[in-house]
Amino acid sequence: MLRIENISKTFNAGTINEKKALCGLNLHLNTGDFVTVIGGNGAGKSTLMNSIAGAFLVDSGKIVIDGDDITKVPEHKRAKYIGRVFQDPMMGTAAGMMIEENLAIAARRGKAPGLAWSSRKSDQAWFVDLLKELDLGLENRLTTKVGLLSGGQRQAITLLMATMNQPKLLLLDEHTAALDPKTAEKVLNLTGKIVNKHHLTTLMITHNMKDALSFGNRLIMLHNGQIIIDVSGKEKSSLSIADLLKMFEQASGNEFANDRMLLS
Ligand SMILES: Nc1ncnc2c1ncn2[C@@H]1O[C@H](COP(=O)(O)OP(=O)(O)OP(=O)(O)O)[C@@H](O)[C@H]1O
Repeated sequence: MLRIENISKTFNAGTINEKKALCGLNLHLNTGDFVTVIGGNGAGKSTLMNSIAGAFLVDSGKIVIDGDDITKVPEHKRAKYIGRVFQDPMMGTAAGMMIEENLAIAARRGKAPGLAWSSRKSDQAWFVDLLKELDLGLENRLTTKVGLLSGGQRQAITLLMATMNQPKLLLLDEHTAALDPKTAEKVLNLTGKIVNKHHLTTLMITHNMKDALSFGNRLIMLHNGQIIIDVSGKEKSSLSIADLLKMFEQASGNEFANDRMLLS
């Protein structure tokens, strides 16, 4: 489904600030893979997602989604393949617009221009069904401005917007990290529910090792711009956080030194 072959990305090449963020990284995902992505600060996790989403072009290597080589395709054209949710709940939605307006825009993403959203009353029933599944009481608030919602409610709406057209690939970039623990858990459980329902191929960055182990069928760990751990299926489900730390130390030759992950 997703084939990433030997991609490299260096920021500020040739300057004193040169940083090799991705170094010949390879990753192949099968359709329906739900992969959690962990790694210390600066390991290259967000750069990997930005490379896939097309925020910038990689220096070398190839990115293929469902047989289409998207390595040089601009970001806005990759949107038809990719749904993305960022850490900041303010980023994925338009605060000044109503819930239904936000959903209507997402519904038309990547499609040819058609009728104005206001004339598509039939979509409203679909939106109500989608909102009901969130179980946050938002199905009766279609005309509420998104800016009035809590961070968790907003992130849940962003998740709906990113998944309602069932993208070929869902990218979640620490999408619950800015929420309080209880809300984060709720949004994470919703994520699992939506991903499983639609069998979405998903990459989810998290700093929480427990979540990385309990969600998804596969886990990768990045270090210095490369994947150093890649476990799936039974091997993944039988791992503990201590096992993961030991694997990291063996694979990298380093002690694990990332307070944020260890505390999670
Ligand atoms: N736009 C950029 N310009 C310059 N350097 C960058 C840029 N984006 C990332 N980097 C550098 O590339 C390296 C990898 O960064 P990246 O954000 O991918 O790490 P990460 O694994 O997501 O880390 P974190 O968990 O801290 O978010 C870091 O050293 C970072 O400073």
